[in-house]
Amino acid sequence: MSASLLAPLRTLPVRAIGVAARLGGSGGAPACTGLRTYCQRMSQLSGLVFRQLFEPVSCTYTYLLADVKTKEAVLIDPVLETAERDAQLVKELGLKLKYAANTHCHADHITGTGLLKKMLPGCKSIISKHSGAKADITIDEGDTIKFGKFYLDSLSTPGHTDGCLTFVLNDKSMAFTGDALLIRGCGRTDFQQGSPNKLYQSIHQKIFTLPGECLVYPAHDYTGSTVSTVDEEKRLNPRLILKEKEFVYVMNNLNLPKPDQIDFAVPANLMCGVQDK
Ligand SMILES: N[C@@H](CCC(=O)N[C@@H](CSS)C(=O)NCC(=O)O)C(=O)O
Ligand SMILES: [Fe+2]
Repeated sequence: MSASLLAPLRTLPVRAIGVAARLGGSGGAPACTGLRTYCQRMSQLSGLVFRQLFEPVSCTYTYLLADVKTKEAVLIDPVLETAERDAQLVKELGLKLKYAANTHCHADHITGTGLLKKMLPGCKSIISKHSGAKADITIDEGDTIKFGKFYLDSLSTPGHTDGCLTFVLNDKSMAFTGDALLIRGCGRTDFQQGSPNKLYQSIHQKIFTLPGECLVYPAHDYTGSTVSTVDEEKRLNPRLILKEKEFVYVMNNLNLPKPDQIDFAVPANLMCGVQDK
């Protein structure tokens, strides 16, 4: 690492590099705050049901989207421990869960897709074909997930893992970025085929070329943020405002402890989670 490359990093706010260490947790309980911020705005698409749900141990966001009229619904990134809550909400709202989709093969928690399929027959699991994981449907860039009059477009955004997908709502008002782009952060790149160069390109070429007002909904947040926008992250994300070389240096020097559940979560997620809790 040359001194000239380090110099600009030293002038960045503490968050630029320090957030990384904080997000990693201590190897014990994740460094997850109970505080959450709100956003006044949401997609203006009429007839769209939208819920952001939270699982506090892995600090995972699960998203429920549905068509009010047809009742067809999709869950993005459900977690095993909260699958019953999600199934109950689907039932309470009178929805039919068509798909349970994962943005990638998660390393920090077991997906809820297996259990949801059992609890809500008819529900099909979805994951990227580049994830190496089993699911009812494996998809790739350009494939769409349809629910009623809406659909999610799949963008391939590798770098955190090879099989990372970002799901973009049909009017481009919302993007579900998984662990590729987090709010003021991004997914780590030190395991599961991680590559900082790939991640940088994925974010700059695929996510940052979406409309500036597009709402960014990540798979995790450890600090209390709930939503951002493409414009906001382009301006304020301390890692993504760096040049690619600086980004690579930061990502290669995060020295994060491995996620507590990685040794059993990854094998389980490669099999679409588990059917029993
Ligand atoms: N301490 C947590 C794991 C935290 C962590 O590693 N998060 C991942 C997303 S889950 S694969 C990540 O990419 N974080 C980005 C960062 O900069 O920290 C646990 O034990 O579960
Ligand atoms: Fe991940």
